[in-house]
Amino acid sequence: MQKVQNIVIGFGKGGKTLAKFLAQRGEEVLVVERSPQMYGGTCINIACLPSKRLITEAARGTDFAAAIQGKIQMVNQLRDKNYHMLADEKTVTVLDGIAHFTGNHTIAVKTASGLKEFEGERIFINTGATPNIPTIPGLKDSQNLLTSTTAMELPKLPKKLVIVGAGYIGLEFAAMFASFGAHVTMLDHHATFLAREDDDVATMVAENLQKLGVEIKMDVALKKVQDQDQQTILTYEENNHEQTITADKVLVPAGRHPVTEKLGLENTDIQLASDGAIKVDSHLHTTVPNVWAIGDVKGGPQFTYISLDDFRIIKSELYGDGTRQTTNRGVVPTSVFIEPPLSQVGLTEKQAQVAGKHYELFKMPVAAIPKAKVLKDKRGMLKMLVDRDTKTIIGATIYAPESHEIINMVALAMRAQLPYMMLRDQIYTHPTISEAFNDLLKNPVN
Ligand SMILES: Cc1cc2nc3c(=O)[nH]c(=O)nc-3n(C[C@H](O)[C@H](O)[C@H](O)COP(=O)(O)OP(=O)(O)OC[C@H]3O[C@@H](n4cnc5c(N)ncnc54)[C@H](O)[C@@H]3O)c2cc1C
Ligand SMILES: NC(=O)c1ccc[n+]([C@@H]2O[C@H](COP(=O)([O-])OP(=O)(O)OC[C@H]3O[C@@H](n4cnc5c(N)ncnc54)[C@H](O)[C@@H]3O)[C@@H](O)[C@H]2O)c1
Repeated sequence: MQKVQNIVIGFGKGGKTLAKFLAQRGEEVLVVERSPQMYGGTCINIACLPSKRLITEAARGTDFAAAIQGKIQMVNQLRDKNYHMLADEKTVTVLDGIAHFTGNHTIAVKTASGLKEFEGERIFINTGATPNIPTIPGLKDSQNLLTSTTAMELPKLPKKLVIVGAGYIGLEFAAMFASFGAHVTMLDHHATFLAREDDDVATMVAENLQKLGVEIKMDVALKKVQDQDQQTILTYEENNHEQTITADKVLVPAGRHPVTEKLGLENTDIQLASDGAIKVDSHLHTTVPNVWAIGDVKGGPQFTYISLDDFRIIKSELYGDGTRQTTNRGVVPTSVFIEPPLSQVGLTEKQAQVAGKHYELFKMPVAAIPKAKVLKDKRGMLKMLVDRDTKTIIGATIYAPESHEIINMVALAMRAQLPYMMLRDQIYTHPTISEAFNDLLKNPVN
């Protein structure tokens, strides 16, 4: 059995960044990745970057098949760059194979040339997450079932697409496929559309999706799925009535669960949390010393930038003062990449009310921003909540063009605990969406 200083299982965002960091300090690192098609991990190959590329192409009116070809080229380049970023380091070995634990600090890797065994001084688990497919009769075996991965590999645009799940992927793919010209219906078992958001925002997002041709059916229970000829019939219950809908393809973005199956955890003292994720403390330690878990596999918010932040926490422990933890990440902004993008940080108005916060609410429509006229896109609104006593920002929802950029400025202001007047009185370039803060923050509406 070969002894290695560091083993990273899975070529994910946090793991690859950590591998590079350790290698640049002369440490030996073995990175095990189960598929050469996944060098660089989920984000660059099958998630964030390809989906945002297709969303951009759809908005530009590019033909679907051409957009898919362009996406494939982009991903190939990114994957190659990611592979070399690690493989070209003197002290890094990228090994193709499926890793599983044989003991607390030992792994076996199934490779094309047989089983290879390693003992790691430190082991980092970065195996990501995989789609949930609800156990609905006929769904798993449908010839027309798509995951977000296979939806981005289709040779031609489906005419009728049904999407089961109106969460992040559901929304982004609904808008994208509708913009490419598909007829899209979203089915979700949750009673409320965008339940986390304020009602005014959720209503506006729903209206804009509907204008794009997306049908949204909430509070429905999918009962069965049957293939008929080339198509698929979905039977669901809505208001106690059984309904059917026919689809050419059925995309199922119903959440993603951590990849822990077949990892051999039963051979270790690594415990799982109740949600099936690897149990970690605030330093990302598993229940076995010198074994950490990074990214989606450890549960919590599933974002590439969280996996990257996990790297910072481990770096802080190994080469810093050890103060970084999951508990001091600070505010974590989010963006749903629809048109216009929906971005959020801190509390919504609804959450602030539940928490009993004393806040001032600032609100304005995108239509009042000069840049909106330039962009010929007046859809959306901006909301910001400020603590009445401290005058610091406690939350913002920006449903506006370029919100995925300016939300980061709000997050920074929150992190630095700046008084909101700094954003209000800042000199902004013109015409921009960010200059809307000059007007937004003049007068509270409550
Ligand atoms: C369609 C889609 C769009 C998304 N869009 C965004 C977005 O816009 N912004 C955002 O921040 N997040 C987005 N996400 C979420 C984001 O992709 C994930 O949170 C992130 O990629 C998780 O990274 P990770 O570090 O946990 O590991 P991953 O990048 O998932 O890497 C895990 C790796 O481990 C490998 N692996 C698994 N098991 C083994 C094993 N036993 N042996 C060896 N290798 C193994 C896998 O092949 C994989 O390469 C999106 C997700 C999806 C599905
Ligand atoms: N822009 C981004 O940052 C981005 C984009 C895409 C994905 N992601 C990440 O990927 C994760 C996974 O995305 P997702 O969209 O699969 O999950 P999600 O949790 O965002 O949404 C899942 C949706 O499926 C619904 N659902 C679950 N089971 C169902 C059933 N049986 N019938 C009908 N509806 C059902 C849920 O009510 C929910 O609305 C997200 O949580 C997010 O962290 C991020």
